[in-house]
Amino acid sequence: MTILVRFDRVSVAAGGRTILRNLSFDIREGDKAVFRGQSGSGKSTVLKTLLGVYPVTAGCVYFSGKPLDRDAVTAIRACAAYIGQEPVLGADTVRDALLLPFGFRAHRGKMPSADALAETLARLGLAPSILDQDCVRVSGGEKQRIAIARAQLLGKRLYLLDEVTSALDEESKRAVLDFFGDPALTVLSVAHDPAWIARCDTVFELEEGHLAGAA
Ligand SMILES: Nc1ncnc2c1ncn2[C@@H]1O[C@H](COP(=O)(O)OP(=O)(O)OP(=O)(O)O)[C@@H](O)[C@H]1O
Repeated sequence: MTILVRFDRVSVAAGGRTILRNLSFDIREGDKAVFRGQSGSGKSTVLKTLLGVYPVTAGCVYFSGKPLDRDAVTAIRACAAYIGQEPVLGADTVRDALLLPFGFRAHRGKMPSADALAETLARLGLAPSILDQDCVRVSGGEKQRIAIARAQLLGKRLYLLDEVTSALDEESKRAVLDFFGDPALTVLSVAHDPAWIARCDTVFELEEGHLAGAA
């Protein structure tokens, strides 16, 4: 399988401090990788570095074989979805939030059908009635799954996931785990949840910004 993401001896700084140190790993297309480690060990920073949020101060990040310059960051943002712990849905109702990007020029003409909406929600353990709910009333775990549904409708293939199962009951969690079992999706995640970690094929242990182990 093609290497999609490569960190080659990468260091990253923020706020005048080095946060990631000499970090090297490869992610192949279809991989499900998880970063574990204590709070503050740099897990979220790995995901955000790929989105160009933090400057790389040493080493190189590659995406599809190309160094992470401005064009590569644009390419990543086009194909990747970052789902944090409290995604911003950016609309009044869940339906509007799901359909919002399809009003943009880049996605015009790709408006999903009502059936596609219902099917995507169902795959993530969400009832169709959630479409008419106000976004301010949905829970954190529902917001994350709505953001995942939106990414799926947009055809995203690379998912950067920050603790997406931590707020879920068992049934919803199973739906999310099955969703990401799709071999076409590449996943870089941060998680403490044993059920999530058990489904990942690579587990990276971070310790104070460096890689302490991989299994
Ligand atoms: N913009 C920033 N400026 C200064 N320090 C930052 C910045 N962003 C992150 N940090 C620091 O970098 C370290 C790693 O942060 P990061 O959020 O990656 O950790 P984490 O392992 O994901 O933690 P948690 O499990 O608590 O979410 C922390 O000490 C954090 O305070």
